[in-house]
Amino acid sequence: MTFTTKAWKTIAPIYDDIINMPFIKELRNGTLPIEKFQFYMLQDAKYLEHFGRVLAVIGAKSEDNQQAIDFFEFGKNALIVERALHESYFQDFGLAQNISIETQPVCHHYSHFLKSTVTFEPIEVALAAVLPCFWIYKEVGDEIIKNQSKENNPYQKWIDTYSGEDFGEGVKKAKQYVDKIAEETTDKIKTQMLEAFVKASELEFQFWNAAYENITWNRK
Ligand SMILES: Cc1ncc(CN)c(N)n1
Repeated sequence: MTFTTKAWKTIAPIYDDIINMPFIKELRNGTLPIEKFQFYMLQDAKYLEHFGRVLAVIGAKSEDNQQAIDFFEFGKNALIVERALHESYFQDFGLAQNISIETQPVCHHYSHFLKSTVTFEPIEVALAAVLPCFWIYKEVGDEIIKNQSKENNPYQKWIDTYSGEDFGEGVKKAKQYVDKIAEETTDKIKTQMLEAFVKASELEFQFWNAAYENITWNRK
């Protein structure tokens, strides 16, 4: 069994919770309250600044030149393509582009989990840690497109981005790199890869949940 097949089976309960969580259901129906989507978009803008850099570091640490080029490109896309999506929503919501955003707990944890993994763990583990950021978004985008009930969904641009072919091509490549590197590594590192994949998947759930439940540093 390939690493990615095993990894997806392992996170099946988490993915199921993602698909059934209120944030995703309401995003699909177009009924998600705008302030919850704004919370998500603002935190995600912060997240992508870190994520883009994590991908670039994976590129820099890649022995294979093609893998390096692809990860530089993924990093660039996180900062350019996904940021453009955010900017268009900022415009739609009348938010200033340059407002200062405080990074809230889950975004803080997820960003720093990825940054510490890419810095202190073997590259195989870093590759596994970033894969849910690609793969879960693609699956969620596809699932929404298949089961969409509402025309004129205000979140259609988001849905189209992540169910789109361009994003899908990147996901396919990232999965191939992870499987190849897993085949060439030790059992010990494969176990660490799986742990990182599961943790990042859990954090994808928590990221949307934080937006829905308004989880902030506020102690009240
Ligand atoms: C938290 C998160 N995870 C993944 C993605 C998709 N790159 C994203 N935009 N935000």
